[in-house]
Amino acid sequence: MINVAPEVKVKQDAILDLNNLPPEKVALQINNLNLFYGQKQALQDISMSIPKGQVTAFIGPSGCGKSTLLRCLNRMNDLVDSCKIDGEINLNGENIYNKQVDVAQLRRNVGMVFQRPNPFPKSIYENVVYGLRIAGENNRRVLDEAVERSLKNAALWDEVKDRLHESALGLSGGQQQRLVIARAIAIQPEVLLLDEPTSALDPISTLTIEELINDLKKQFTVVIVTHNMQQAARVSDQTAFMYMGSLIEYSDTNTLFTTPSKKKTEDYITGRYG
Ligand SMILES: Nc1ncnc2c1ncn2[C@@H]1O[C@H](COP(=O)(O)OP(=O)(O)OP(=O)(O)O)[C@@H](O)[C@H]1O
Repeated sequence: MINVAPEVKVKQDAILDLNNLPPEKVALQINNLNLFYGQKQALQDISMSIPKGQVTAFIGPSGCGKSTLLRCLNRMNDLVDSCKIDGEINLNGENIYNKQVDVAQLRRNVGMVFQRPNPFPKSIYENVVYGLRIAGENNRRVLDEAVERSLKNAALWDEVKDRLHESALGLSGGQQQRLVIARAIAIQPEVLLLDEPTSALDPISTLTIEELINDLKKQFTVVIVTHNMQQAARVSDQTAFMYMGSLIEYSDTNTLFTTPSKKKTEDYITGRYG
């Protein structure tokens, strides 16, 4: 057994065979994905299945391609001019890179939360219903229900229920990040992408978000990028270790942190580099 940092508390959930997931258990299937920024190749032939209703973490040293891979999952890299992609990512049996895919609809279905909380300068209520209003929903009762449900799911309701019409900018950083999560889940996505969601937060807010992630997987598939190995070990069911644009090892979190099969993974999790 590898001697990982003592505070790493690995999870013991049921282990999936990630190489042979039945199609109904796959949320996203990545096949032979290569990505270039100009001449520079940032992702090299990545293939992996991301299971439904679970938390999958991407870890690895700075610059290894974690955020790039995450952003491929809802085509955020389309916004980068120099970016070229080949390979495929299937969601519900359709390659999200097909020409006919409606990218706005894809991003509603595969929501994203960034490192720094980014609430809009609007009320708490209007932040949560933002996506619903864009989709044309204006029925007060429907919106009220969505606000309560989403804020409860984001573990924020009790703290804000008496100030829903006050500015979201008056919330603390940790509350703002939970509000942004509520905004993302209000439109009922299938997948939630979290790009270092706690790196700008204090330890207590971080813990609250980690507990929330554990609840969110009951309703959504969650994919998280984190710099923090302890966090990956605490929140994820499976972990992908990346190095210089390649997927080195991908397995259930317990195995990856206790008996990794690759030397590079072992070196990383024991702190020899990164
Ligand atoms: N918009 C961009 N244009 C050009 N190169 C980019 C762009 N975004 C990322 N890169 C490069 O692609 C590589 C992977 O970057 P990425 O941000 O995905 O890594 P990361 O593992 O998430 O790193 P970190 O942990 O530091 O956030 C890096 O070499 C980075 O410099």
